[in-house]
Amino acid sequence: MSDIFPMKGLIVSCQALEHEPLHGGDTMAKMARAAVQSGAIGIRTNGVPDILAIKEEVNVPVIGLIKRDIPGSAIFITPTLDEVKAIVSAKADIVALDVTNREGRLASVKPLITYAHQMGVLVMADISTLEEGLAAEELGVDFIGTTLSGYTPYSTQQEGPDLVLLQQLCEFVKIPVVAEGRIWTPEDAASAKRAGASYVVVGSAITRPQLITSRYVKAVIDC
Ligand SMILES: CC(=O)N[C@H](C=O)[C@@H](O)[C@H](O)[C@H](O)COP(=O)(O)O
Repeated sequence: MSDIFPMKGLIVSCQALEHEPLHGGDTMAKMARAAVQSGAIGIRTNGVPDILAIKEEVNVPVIGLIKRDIPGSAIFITPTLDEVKAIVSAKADIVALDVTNREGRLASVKPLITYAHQMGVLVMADISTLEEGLAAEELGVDFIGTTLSGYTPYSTQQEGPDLVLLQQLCEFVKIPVVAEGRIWTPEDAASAKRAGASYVVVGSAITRPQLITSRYVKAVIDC
């Protein structure tokens, strides 16, 4: 089922939360158009308005997620069935959700995966360790992404992409592995591909100008 992408390649994450300068309007749709114009084979995006706008704007598969803060919980990427239903209704092609080992999630997330599949929508598991990746495959997801490595307290904390986790996943799971998280340069992206990733997701380095600018500002100040 996961041959939804005609080839391996780059997926651009187009996300701007409410507190970010590019939030709202058709900005993320335009970002998506620019990405696809330059060869991106897919788009990852947050929230129903941006999923709808991007589906309208481009003709590549869209990975949809909904970030929601639930008081007392650390799980924020598509935490409940309500978000899965909203993403499916917005006609995303793939639902991305947290499949980490926090708060009993590995034991409770199966109905979210089953619902998406019953609706004909694929599932990408955002994980942070090899164990979570193996558990996600057992749970029947279609893609595994290294998205949350560095964002759970027990996973590897580092500035760059987690290529070690990526390599391990590529060795031990049979479904496509997505490299995601802190891929800042074309060289990072190439390393991720060489490590075995089927798809490479780049977000902030392409679509968060405030973070890109601060890297340049720091470079100029530090030199
Ligand atoms: C941890 C988390 O919340 N990650 C989110 C997941 O969708 C996004 O904020 C990231 O931008 C995305 O994963 C792409 O990663 P990067 O922006 O590092 O290329």
